Formats: sequence, structure tokens, C-alpha cells
Amino acid sequence: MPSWRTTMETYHQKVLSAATKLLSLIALSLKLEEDFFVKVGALTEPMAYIRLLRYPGDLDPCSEEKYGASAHSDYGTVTLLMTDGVPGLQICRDKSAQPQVWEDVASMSGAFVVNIGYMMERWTNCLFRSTLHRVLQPRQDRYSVMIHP
Ligand SMILES: O=C(O)CCC(=O)C(=O)O
Ligand SMILES: [Fe+2]
Repeated sequence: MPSWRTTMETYHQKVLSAATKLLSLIALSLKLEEDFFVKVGALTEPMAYIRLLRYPGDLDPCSEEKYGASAHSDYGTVTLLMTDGVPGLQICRDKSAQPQVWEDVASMSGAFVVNIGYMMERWTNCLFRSTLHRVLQPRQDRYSVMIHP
């Protein structure tokens, strides 16, 4: 695809700029310098990379596989996630609750879903808790793209 590389590089740059603004706001909310996360290298390669995912919608419905992605938290600071609107993403607000309560995350056109990662949880001594999330096996193809600084 001739324009693939330039398209992806432009997208990476733009989403990185949104992530930079978001991390500045988080830094200010923690009474840190606005560029704290930039200075510690949270946005420097190879930390900030893009993942493109496809969840096939034609898997055998009798298969034991219930999840496109089983429950986890991301490892970075924040994840900016964009989906094609096909449902599937769920979060669990209270990780320690038993049983765990899972909520569907509504897709909003033009908006990112932001997940907090383990690194941010660690760096803030659990003030910002990492988001436990999972993706159900979709009934139709589902695409998502995310950046993990
Ligand atoms: O596809 C999604 O909506 C989320 C994927 C995800 O959580 C991940 O790749 O870490
Ligand atoms: Fe994730």
C-alpha cells in the first residue's frame, strides 16, 4: 500500500500529540511540572507505539474462546484507544470486588477511550488506578487502534 507508511506516521504523530496533552493534564493534576512525563521519557520511542487489532467475527460460536482479549490492564501510562464502533470492550471499575462487575464501554464517534496503565498506577502510588478491561468475542469483525505510551 503506497501511502501506508506516511498515513501511519502522521496518525502516530497526531495521537502522540493528544497523548502529550493528556499526560500534561495528569501531571498538572498531580502538582508536577506540565512536561514531567515528557522529561522522564514516557513518550519517547520505543515506549509510545501503535497497535492495530482485528478481532475476527467469524469464529466458531461453539468454541470455548469467550474473549477477544481476556481481562488485563495495560502496562504503560495511558492508552488512547479508538474502535470502529463494534461493541465488545468492557471495564471493571472495582478490581477487588467479588464477583467482578463488568460494564460495556460505549463507543463515541471521534472520541478516544483512555485506559490508565500499570506504570501510571505505580508512579502515582495507586492514586490513578489501572483500568481492568477485556474484549468480548465480537459477532462481526471488530477493529481497534491504540497507542500505548
Ligand atoms: O480492542 C480493544 O478495544 C482493546 C484492546 C486492548 O485492551 C489491548 O490491546 O490492550
Ligand atoms: Fe488493553
